[in-house]
Amino acid sequence: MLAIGKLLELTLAGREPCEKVQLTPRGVKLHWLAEGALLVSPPSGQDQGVDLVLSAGIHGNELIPIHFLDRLIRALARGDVQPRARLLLLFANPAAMRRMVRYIEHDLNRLFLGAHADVWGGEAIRASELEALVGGFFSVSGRQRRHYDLHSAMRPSRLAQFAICPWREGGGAQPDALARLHGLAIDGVLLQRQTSSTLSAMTATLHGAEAFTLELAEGKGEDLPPAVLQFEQELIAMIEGRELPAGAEAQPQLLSISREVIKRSSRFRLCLPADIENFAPLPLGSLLAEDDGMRWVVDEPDARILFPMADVAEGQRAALIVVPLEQSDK
Ligand SMILES: O=C(O)CCC(=O)N[C@@H](CCC(=O)O)C(=O)O
Ligand SMILES: [Zn+2]
Repeated sequence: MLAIGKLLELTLAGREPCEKVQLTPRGVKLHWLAEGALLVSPPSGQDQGVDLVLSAGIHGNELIPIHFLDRLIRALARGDVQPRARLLLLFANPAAMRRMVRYIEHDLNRLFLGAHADVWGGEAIRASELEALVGGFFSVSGRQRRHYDLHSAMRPSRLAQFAICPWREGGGAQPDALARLHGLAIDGVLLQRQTSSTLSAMTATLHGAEAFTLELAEGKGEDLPPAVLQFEQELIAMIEGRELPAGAEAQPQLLSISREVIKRSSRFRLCLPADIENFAPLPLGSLLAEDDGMRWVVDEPDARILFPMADVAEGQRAALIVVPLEQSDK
């Protein structure tokens, strides 16, 4: 295997490869661009016109996506995967990955679209570096731009794998993008209703990419869970240009965010069982959270909980209340 194929090892060790550009025996070019950043180019004549960014490790404690991207990079370097798309592969937050923590100073996935200018530290610098890497990659016109930012949720989920579609001016997810997600074994898509400063919001907004945050199924240890293995198989088919054209009728379940619960003080408390699953139903009229005299009571019929996390910084999201969407509400 080519040395660049060990990108995860190099990144965790803070090392550069001896040769920054390497070619596989079948002519695929692997180009190390910066810490944790690899550009993969198919041989001329085999490129089908798709530019795909895959990022993992923006949260250093989400190990499934990091392991997933490592497997893909090794397979590309061995020549087991023969791409027909250009790829930008990113281990997004090496410092947090080394310590296996969500972030060091600031949640990197809140620092894009200019937000990094308001804070100091390693993650602010990395956000600006990632913006530049992605900007360079997506600078070629006339190509299809896609981005999947890979995460794994901190708790079990009633929808094994789901996507978050960032809000952007002029419309949400297109039917063919949703059908593609369905083909990738994604069970549900949460449509954002307002702007955010995540990595996928940045690639969607600045570069018009078909961009989603993907929450892969959680698992234990090194073994990838079956749903992630299915995602891997389908994603490799996309990378190799073997993807089946998906019918627009094949769509994941759509949901939308009804309310964001923002932690305001150290007295914030979530009134939920610690082991509650993502998308578990919230009884109408029940108390969801309280904080310094403020109370969040569930008043949405058919509400579900997503990403409950009391241990976040003040001012940050501590939970989402989401509701299923009728296809006609899109
Ligand atoms: O499991 C959790 O509580 C957090 C999972 C996670 O990191 N989710 C992403 C979602 C990003 C988005 O809204 O597109 C995040 O919080 O950054
Ligand atoms: Zn995450």
